[in-house]
Amino acid sequence: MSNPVVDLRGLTRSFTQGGVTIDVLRGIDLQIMPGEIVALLGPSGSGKSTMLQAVGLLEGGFGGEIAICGQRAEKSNGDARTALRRDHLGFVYQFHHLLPDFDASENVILPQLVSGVPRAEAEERAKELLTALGLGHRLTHRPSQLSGGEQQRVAVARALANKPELVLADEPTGNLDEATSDRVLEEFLRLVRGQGSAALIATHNERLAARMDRVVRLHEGKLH
Ligand SMILES: Nc1ncnc2c1ncn2[C@@H]1O[C@H](COP(=O)(O)OP(=O)(O)OP(=O)(O)O)[C@@H](O)[C@H]1O
Repeated sequence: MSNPVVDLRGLTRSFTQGGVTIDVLRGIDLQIMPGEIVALLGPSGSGKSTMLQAVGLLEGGFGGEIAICGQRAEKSNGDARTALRRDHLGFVYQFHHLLPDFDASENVILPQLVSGVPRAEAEERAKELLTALGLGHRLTHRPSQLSGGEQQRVAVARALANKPELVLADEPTGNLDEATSDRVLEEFLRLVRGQGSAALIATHNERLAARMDRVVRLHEGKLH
């Protein structure tokens, strides 16, 4: 049987601010299998972003164990974490974080070049993804020349460009109006499923969460 793409055991995280310590994550266990799409629900401030930062190996300070595709990450050094991120993970944030000086296509090509994909292949993949997301006519537009929904579609294409085993998304459509949000999320889920990636998607939206394979809820530092 294959390894889970994410295996969290007893994950904890506390923050101390002005002498007061809050235990945001109090022992999280979660396994996500290849191809599984999991919604992470929880009220504002419950720790969804904190948990995604742990899984995304973006920050330290966590207790417990984090394994990504069978490799223990919490004790590895910065280079090993960077390699794990590059080889296995894709990210979509609430705000797109696209590179402003590069056009849509280049924003999707660059992470592939970093991963060693030949340029011609990377260009082809960028065009294919952006076209699938309805942006075939916006390939050479820069982020500032795109609407919010279009920018977020480029961010989706960028996250999927390297066909990561796991896509992490923090309120991926949180800053879009409802109709656009639904449409972008639907396209996102279709592409994730189509390429067989697993995903962990933080959202407030119960209706959208219901369309994923499994829903987990974060409440008072524990998953339910
Ligand atoms: N760097 C930090 N220093 C101190 N406290 C922090 C830090 N990061 C997060 N917190 C606290 O941890 C708690 C969880 O924050 P987090 O952003 O993970 O919640 P969330 O569930 O993603 O919320 P939202 O849905 O509003 O984005 C909050 O109470 C927040 O104030």
